[in-house]
Amino acid sequence: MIGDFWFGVTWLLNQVAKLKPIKRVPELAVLQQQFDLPDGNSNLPGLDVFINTVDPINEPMIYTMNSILSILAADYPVDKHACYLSDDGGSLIHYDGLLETAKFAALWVPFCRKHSIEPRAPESYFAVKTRPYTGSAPEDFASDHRCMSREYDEFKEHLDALFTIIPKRSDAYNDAHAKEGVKATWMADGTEWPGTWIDPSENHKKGQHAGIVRVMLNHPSNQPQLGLPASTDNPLDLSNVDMRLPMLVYIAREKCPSYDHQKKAGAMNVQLRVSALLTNAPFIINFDGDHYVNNSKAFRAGICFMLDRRDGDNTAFVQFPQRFDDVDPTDRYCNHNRVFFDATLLGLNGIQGPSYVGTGCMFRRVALYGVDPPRWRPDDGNIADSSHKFGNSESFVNSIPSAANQERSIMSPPALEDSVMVELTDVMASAYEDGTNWGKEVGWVYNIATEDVVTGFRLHRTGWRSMYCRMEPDAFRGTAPINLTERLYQILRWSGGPLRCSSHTTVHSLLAAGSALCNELLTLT
Ligand SMILES: O=c1ccn([C@@H]2O[C@H](COP(=O)(O)OP(=O)(O)O[C@H]3O[C@H](CO)[C@@H](O)[C@H](O)[C@H]3O)[C@@H](O)[C@H]2O)c(=O)[nH]1
Ligand SMILES: [Mn+2]
Repeated sequence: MIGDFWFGVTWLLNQVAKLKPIKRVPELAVLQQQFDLPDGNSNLPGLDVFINTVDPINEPMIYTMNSILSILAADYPVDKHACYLSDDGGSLIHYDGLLETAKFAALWVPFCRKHSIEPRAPESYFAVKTRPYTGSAPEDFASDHRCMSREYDEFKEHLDALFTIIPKRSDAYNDAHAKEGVKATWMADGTEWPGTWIDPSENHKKGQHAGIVRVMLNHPSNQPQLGLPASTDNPLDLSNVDMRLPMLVYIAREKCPSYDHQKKAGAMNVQLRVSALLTNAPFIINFDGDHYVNNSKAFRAGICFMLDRRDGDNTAFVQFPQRFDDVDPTDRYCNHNRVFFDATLLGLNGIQGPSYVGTGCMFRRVALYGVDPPRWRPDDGNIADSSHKFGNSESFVNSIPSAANQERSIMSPPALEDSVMVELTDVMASAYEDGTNWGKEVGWVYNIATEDVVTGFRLHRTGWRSMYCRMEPDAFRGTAPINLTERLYQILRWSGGPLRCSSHTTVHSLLAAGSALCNELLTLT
């Protein structure tokens, strides 16, 4: 009885939410006209891209690295966007994998630019055999394509090889530096890896290791750097192509057994602080490790809504629909969630905006800091006494006013001197959030299975709105659970969350919670 009644109520709420669907289309041509300069530079605001992973086997590393390649190759000013990989496993495989990816990106990204490649995740690009050519050098395309396909195969082999190279390398170093009973994992430069070791030992195991931050690709200069003509060493003619790559950073936050690390929400809050000290872009977009950029213009689309003169200033986040590859044609387990993404979220777009659903969502940085809408003024006095709120990093607190100023171009990151490294380590520490508002009023919300939805509700409750951005071709794509057990477990987790978040809700949010649950139930029936 109670179940039927609740089902009825949520069904009703779900219908109400759909009464006023509003479709918004990003005006990419207008954005380009207003922000891109004739000399090739651009006035677009900075964008920090966060991507998360935990385990290179459960979440195959090749997906994560494809995603990173698609982010590095996105059509956004290269000195205005930076990519932060959070590796919650703290494993050397991911670190070395990222080094390989940075190397491969030096060829892949210029190739994408030269031939206007779509999508810019190589695995998905090479999976499609034929498509119309839209680049500007058709005469070179066939040979460049062949060459990149070979290079990509080699890159994949290099990634696979890491699973054997790292243990072998470590054995060799361990034999040379025998320490009683301890088998360390060694980096290529002959130093011990500070993260987790293959043979777990004190301070080097899952849930207990130091914080690591490494800049893999430095922030590029603001002047284009053209490549070289083809030669024996350079198989591709890149003499008319800008070779610069965006900044790329590896992060493994500190782990201590006495702390609850709050999974993805905790990882993203660390990314939020580390990026504040490095690039401090006013906008942020986040991805799960298995989601990639499918449309290279997607970042511009999100920014277009954020800068919109009518409602942009009040917009805390722009949510893109989740789309999936590899789902069987009949979509047996309802992985596409069509009703939710193409009806409910579109409907909410006509009220206060869609819910935040965890990945493929662009945020205004200051909204995550708990600042109220509409536009917050940098001279606001309440930042002064904020160590209880934001923690005791002075550099972090000082970064807040400039993050509010979206017109400011991205700052050049500080030179990575020892003092900066100390501060970065400090904001990655498990103890940093003790007694602060992180996970409550600041950053992504903690202590709930569906941290994403609740974080969105918290922003809505304080008056911010959100926007829904659907575009063709799909902005982002990911992988979906393809067996029933995994899918049912995911549904259980997702529908449990909305029931437990009443303290974060407004009427609108209740509608969203109800409709989310109802949608999950409808999925099952
Ligand atoms: O300790 C952790 C655990 C997870 N993750 C990352 O979080 C993401 C999502 O986790 P996953 O287990 O793949 O959950 P899914 O059910 O696939 O994800 C959906 O549901 C989650 C909420 O339940 C949201 O957070 C996700 O964004 C949404 O895509 C992945 O990138 C993980 O690498 C971490 O960074 N640290
Ligand atoms: Mn996932």
